[in-house]
Amino acid sequence: MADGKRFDLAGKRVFVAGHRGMVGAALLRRLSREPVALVTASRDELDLTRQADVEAWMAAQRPQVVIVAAAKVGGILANDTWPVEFLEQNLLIELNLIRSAFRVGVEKLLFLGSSCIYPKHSPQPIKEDYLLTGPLEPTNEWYALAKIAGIKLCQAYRKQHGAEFISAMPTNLYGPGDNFDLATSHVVPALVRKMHEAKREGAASVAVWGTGSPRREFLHVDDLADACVFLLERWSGSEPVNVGCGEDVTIRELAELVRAVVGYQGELVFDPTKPDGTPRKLLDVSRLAALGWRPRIGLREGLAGTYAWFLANAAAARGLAGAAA
Ligand SMILES: NC(=O)C1=CN([C@@H]2O[C@H](COP(=O)(O)OP(=O)(O)OC[C@H]3O[C@@H](n4cnc5c(N)ncnc54)[C@H](OP(=O)(O)O)[C@@H]3O)[C@@H](O)[C@H]2O)C=CC1
Ligand SMILES: C[C@H]1O[C@H](OP(=O)(O)OP(=O)(O)OC[C@H]2O[C@@H](n3cnc4c(=O)[nH]c(N)nc43)[C@H](O)[C@@H]2O)[C@@H](O)[C@@H](O)C1=O
Repeated sequence: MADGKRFDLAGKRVFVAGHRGMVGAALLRRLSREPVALVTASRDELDLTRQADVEAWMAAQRPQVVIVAAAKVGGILANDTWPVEFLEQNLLIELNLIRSAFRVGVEKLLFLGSSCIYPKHSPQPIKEDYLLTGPLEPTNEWYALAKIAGIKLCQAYRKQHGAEFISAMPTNLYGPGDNFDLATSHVVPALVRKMHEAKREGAASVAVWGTGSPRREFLHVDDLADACVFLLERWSGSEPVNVGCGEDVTIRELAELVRAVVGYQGELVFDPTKPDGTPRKLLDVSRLAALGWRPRIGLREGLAGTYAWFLANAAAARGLAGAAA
C-alpha cells in the first residue's frame, strides 16, 4: 500500500464485473485460491450500461470489493471502426459501477485502464505520470478517453470522499478465453487463429496487418490477474500502477514466434494498408516491481499455452463458435 497498510481480502464479497471475458475469467481462476465470496453477473443478468439496473443490483448484492473487468474491448481495427460504442459503452459501464460502488459503501475498487491510453509518442518506457501529457493514438482515442475518465473518476472519489478506488494500467494482454474473431480481436489471438487455419488448409501465406515494425509488450492474462489481487492487497495510492512484463517485441518477431508455436511453415505477408497504430508502448513497471510483484509467464510459454487452449476450446471460443478446429 502507498501507506504500507495491507487490505485483507479474506471473507470479503468480491464482484468481478465482466467475469466471462478473458481478464474476468482469469480473475475468477486467481480469486478461487483466496478465501473470498465471488459475486458475478452475466450481461443477460445485468447490462452494466443501464444505470438503474446497476444501482439496484449493487444495492441488493452489496459487494465489498469490485474489480471492473467489464468493458467494450477490441483490437486496433475495431476501435477505429466503432468510436461511438467504444466511447459511449465504456463511459456508461465505468460510471455506473464506480458511482454505485461508492453509494453502497464498497471498501475497495480496482479499475482497469490500458497502456494504449498513454500519449502516442510517450518517452519509453512509459511512466504512469506521462498520462495526459500529449496527443492520443487516433485509432483508439475514443476508448482511451473513456478509460482516462474512469481513472479520473476513481481519483475524484478518493480526493473528495476518501474512497479506496485504485487503478491499474495493463499492457497488451493475451491468453485463454481471448476473443478470436478476426474483425474485433487483438493481434495475438488473430495470428494464432490465422496461422492455425493456414496450417490446416495448407495455405502458402498468412496476412499480418501493418508493417511488422511496431513494438508491443505482451503479458499473460494469468499474470495480470495475479497482479490485480496483489494491488488490491498492497496498493492504496491515487496514481495508477503500470502492469507489464518490462520487455517488448516487434509484431514481426511476434508473428514468427506464433508461426513456430503453431507449427505453420508458410510465409508471412505484411499488409501496410492496415494500421500500425502506436509505434511502441513499453511500460515502466518500476512502481509495481518496487512493491514486490513480478510476472511469471514468458511469451513463448504463454503463446504455447494459449494455442493449446485454442485447440481444446476452438469450437466454443469467442468469435469461433462452430468453426471447425
Ligand atoms: N485485452 C487486452 O489486451 C487488455 C484489456 N484491458 C482491460 O481489461 C478489461 C477486460 O478486457 P478483456 O477481458 O480483454 O475483454 P473481454 O472483451 O474479453 O471481456 C469484457 C467483458 O465485459 C463484459 N461486458 C461488456 N459490456 C458489457 C455490458 N454492457 N454489460 C455487462 N457486461 C459487459 C463482456 O461480457 P460478454 O462476455 O457478455 O460480452 C465481457 O465479459 C477491460 O477493462 C480492458 O479495457 C487492458 C489492457 C489490455
Ligand atoms: C490492447 C490495447 O491496445 C490496442 O491497440 P494495439 O496494441 O494496437 O492492438 P492490436 O493488438 O489490435 O494491434 C497490435 C499491432 O498488431 C498488428 N497486427 C498484425 N496483424 C494483426 C491482426 O491480424 N489483428 C490485429 N488486431 N492486429 C494485427 C496491428 O496492426 C498493430 O500494429 C487498443 O486497440 C486497445 O484494445 C488496448 O486496450
